[in-house]
Amino acid sequence: MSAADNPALPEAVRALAGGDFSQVAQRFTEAGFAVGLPASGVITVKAALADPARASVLVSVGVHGDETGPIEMVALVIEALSRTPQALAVDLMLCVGNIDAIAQGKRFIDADLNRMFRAERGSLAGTFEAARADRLIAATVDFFAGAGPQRWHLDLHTAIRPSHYPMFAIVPELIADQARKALIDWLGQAAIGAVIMNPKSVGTYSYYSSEHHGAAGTTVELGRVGTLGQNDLSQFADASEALDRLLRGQPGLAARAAPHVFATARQVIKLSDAFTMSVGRETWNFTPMKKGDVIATDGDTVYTVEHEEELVVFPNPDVRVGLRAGLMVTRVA
Ligand SMILES: O=C(O)CCC(=O)N[C@@H](CCC(=O)O)C(=O)O
Ligand SMILES: [Zn+2]
Repeated sequence: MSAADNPALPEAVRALAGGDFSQVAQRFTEAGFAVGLPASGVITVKAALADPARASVLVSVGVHGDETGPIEMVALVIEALSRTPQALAVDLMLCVGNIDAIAQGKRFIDADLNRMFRAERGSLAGTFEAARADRLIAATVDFFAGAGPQRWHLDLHTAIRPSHYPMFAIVPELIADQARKALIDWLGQAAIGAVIMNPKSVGTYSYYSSEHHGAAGTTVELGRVGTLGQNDLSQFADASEALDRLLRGQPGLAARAAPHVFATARQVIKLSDAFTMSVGRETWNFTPMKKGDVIATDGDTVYTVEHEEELVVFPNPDVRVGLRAGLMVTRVA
């Protein structure tokens, strides 16, 4: 049974998981907003009169179909907000990334959507998800066209494996200082324990928004993959509150702690089918490795730890050739 058909789910969750924004659209339209439905699973809600002082906030969920916690969290935030629609203080684009994969409870149908937000797609061109990426890119271009300088993109995910920091985020380095500070402050309010600064695109949605639309974009990992309707929503209390406040234009609550900051030492790219990793698939994110340790081998290429300590994030030898199979980070603060 697909998520959209599961009667046990709250109606708002069922609707969002299926990319159905009809009720939300109706409420904001009746309240006088300019509402658009530029693609299936995408809604934009803007002030009727364009206002460059208003922040533009893109929130995406379900870019990976089995990462369901943020779908539930966002569905409840938007449901509550749409019942008092005048409280929306930003121009909003809400995007349910891979509706078909959500329906099947899978990360993707054919290939990883979150590697297709770049012109050069290589072997990913022509896959099922490539067409979806094109639609999301077109909707994103339209959303940010003419937007004021305050631009955000929160791409909400969950991690496959356990993590020494259960909530963490990846932040493109190219975001301008002031916007990056505001973003990292917000991540702290959302109880995100660690931030990884990323110098280079691997084709992700949030990097794309940052690079091409000047958004303060981030991929946020909120816990672990799970079944829709079975997530422990209490773990998202701070993230949910921080999102709600952002959308209502309210100042954030003080962060319990600033996120720890990590730099990217290296993206480990799978070069061939000969790729093997020396860390197991169940290795926790942020597991430390020491200088000289072998991370992976790929034919003649040997990836070794070069700093005194590097921590491994997202180790996954099962990705397609050409894609990132892991991220090595070093502790900064
Ligand atoms: O847990 C994993 O191995 C993957 C979780 C996930 O989907 N992470 C994102 C991070 C995107 C980024 O680097 O900004 C991804 O791999 O797409
Ligand atoms: Zn993901």
